[in-house]
Amino acid sequence: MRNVTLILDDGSRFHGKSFGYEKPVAGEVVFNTAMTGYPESLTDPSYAGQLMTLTYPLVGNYGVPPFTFEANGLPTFMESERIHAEAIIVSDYSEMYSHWNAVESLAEWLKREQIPGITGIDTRELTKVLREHGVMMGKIVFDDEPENVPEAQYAGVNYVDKVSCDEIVVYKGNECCKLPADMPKGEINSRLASFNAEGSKRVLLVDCGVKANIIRCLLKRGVEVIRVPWDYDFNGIEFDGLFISNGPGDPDTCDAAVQNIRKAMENEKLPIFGICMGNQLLSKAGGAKIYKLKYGHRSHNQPVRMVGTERCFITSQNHGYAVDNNTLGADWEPLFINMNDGSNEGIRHKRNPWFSAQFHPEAASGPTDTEFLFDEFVKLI
Ligand SMILES: NC(=O)CC[C@H](N)C(=O)O
Repeated sequence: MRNVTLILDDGSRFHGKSFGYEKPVAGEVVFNTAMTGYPESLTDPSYAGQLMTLTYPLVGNYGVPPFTFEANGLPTFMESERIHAEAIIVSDYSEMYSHWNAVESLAEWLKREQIPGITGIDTRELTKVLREHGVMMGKIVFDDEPENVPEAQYAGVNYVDKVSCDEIVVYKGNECCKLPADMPKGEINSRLASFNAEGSKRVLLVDCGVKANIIRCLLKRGVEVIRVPWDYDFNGIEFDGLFISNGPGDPDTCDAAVQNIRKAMENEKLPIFGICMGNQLLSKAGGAKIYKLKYGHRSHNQPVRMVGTERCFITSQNHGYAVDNNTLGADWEPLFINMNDGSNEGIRHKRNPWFSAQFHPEAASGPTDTEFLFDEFVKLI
């Protein structure tokens, strides 16, 4: 195992060993305090551009599930087709693994996908540094190649554009069909009508880097899902509900999506639901502002209170930006508030069927306590 050093932007250094693909890498260093879920987190497109630190010390001991796909093209166990995090940083990589569904080790998977993994890092100390200083950029450098220092930028980069789909994908149960994004809208509507002869309700999903379990959660509720690229102008396509997905990076780089959402809002009866980046883009479409948290929420145990009630839900989260509650327009109100730091965890419109969550009701991984939000959305359609 080659020696590596993680160098943070404030000069802090952490020494460890490489267990994944051997390549120096740079990115935003974030921490996740969940105890499980590395296959789902690594394949969550929202981690693009980030070096993922896990505070739970033992990682790798349940191996990696197979990369199989369902007939509709969705991965069976993963959240997308590949790893999106730039690297994984752990305290104690477990070379032995055991799980009924494991087919390879984490090290084998990382090497196959050319993603660095480093172990022997005091990830709790690293997390304390990030919490004191705030989130930082960092580099993983191989000690025997000190001149080979990677560069990267996170702020202002449109990561959504790198991970969104580039054609239209229509899912219905276990079937799927693909249409080119430049097909005339009239032709798309007639193709959609023949694909959906029984007339199930249709959700148009703006793909900012959608996690597969969001699509599974919608399909499980009997709706058809029309997945379109993040900046696709979907106005003119026939659908019954609008969904805005999670996604990586800075929401302020996604103005094309905000414009399209605003146009869709001209129909006050159209149900709209957003998750994570979707909460941020819906808020922006409603006129609110976004800011960057000192350090993000990434774990399985983020407590959120539903505004107007004493109900608290334990949620799965992965975000670094947040909606500024003070900038919500008069027609909007916070729907959930984070019990740890008081930040916004969702919004709703006071009259129209428009709402969103900053956390992940689809979990994958994490608690499923808030999956009912999908039921609420489908009921509105
Ligand atoms: N998971 C997400 O959709 C994250 C949204 C956004 N990229 C953030 O970090 O806040």
